[in-house]
Amino acid sequence: MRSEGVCALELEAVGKVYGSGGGAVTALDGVSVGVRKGTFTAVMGPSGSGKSTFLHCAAGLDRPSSGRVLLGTTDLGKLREKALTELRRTRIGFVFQAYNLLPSLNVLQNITLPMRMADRKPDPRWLREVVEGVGIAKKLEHRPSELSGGQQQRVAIARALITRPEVVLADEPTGALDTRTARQVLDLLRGVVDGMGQTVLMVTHDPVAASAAHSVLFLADGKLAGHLPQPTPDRVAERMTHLGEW
Ligand SMILES: Nc1ncnc2c1ncn2[C@@H]1O[C@H](COP(=O)(O)OP(=O)(O)OP(=O)(O)O)[C@@H](O)[C@H]1O
Repeated sequence: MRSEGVCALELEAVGKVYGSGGGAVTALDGVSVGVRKGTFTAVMGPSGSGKSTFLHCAAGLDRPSSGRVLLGTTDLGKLREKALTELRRTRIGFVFQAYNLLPSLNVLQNITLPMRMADRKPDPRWLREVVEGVGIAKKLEHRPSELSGGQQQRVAIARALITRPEVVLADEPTGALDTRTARQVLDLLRGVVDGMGQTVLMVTHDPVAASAAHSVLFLADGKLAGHLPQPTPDRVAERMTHLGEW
């Protein structure tokens, strides 16, 4: 799928083959996707359909075997490891299922860590907007262990936003949360897009989570198998049923 408007991220005919010879596995097979700026996109598909590989290629964590990944106008395939690491640190935000906060740092230190690693100082106004936007302003001195799962994920989202990344990549961000807390985190991610103008790409197994996005991309056997705008949980679940086991 190619979208109109300016893309934050583009995958052009991306293929990924793991291994070689008889044991080779084609994880992605010619996937082309344009993620427009200011949109919230969910990626779904049966187990083994290539979702993680898709996210890893989009993030520059894995190099495609064929095709190109563009962040803005930067072709990730042209970058050496060091430049790719720098790009991930400064131009992409990451949110994981397991939060991945550093237990010895307080909330404020965790949020600002990507800036310190890039040897940059956070803009105080953006920092305030981010901590207030995710609703964690009163917890800045706390350690992650003193927070609930939902609060820890809010901190992780703030950390992902602090560098004003061009895209936030989220891998099952609500996978470890109860239904109600998951809803709040999804509403927050949607707000980050609709209210703050950020771009979010989220891999999920959950039709309810996917329905928080503006649109859903479906993968099956490493190929793009559909696109659903204005998703509802029922319509997402129905599409998934047609894609087989999940
Ligand atoms: N490092 C690797 N080496 C070999 N094969 C791999 C590797 N990573 C993934 N694969 C294979 O590539 C295919 C796609 O895997 P991927 O993890 O991207 O799927 P997924 O949709 O994220 O699955 P799940 O929902 O179960 O996490 C699978 O067949 C998997 O076994």
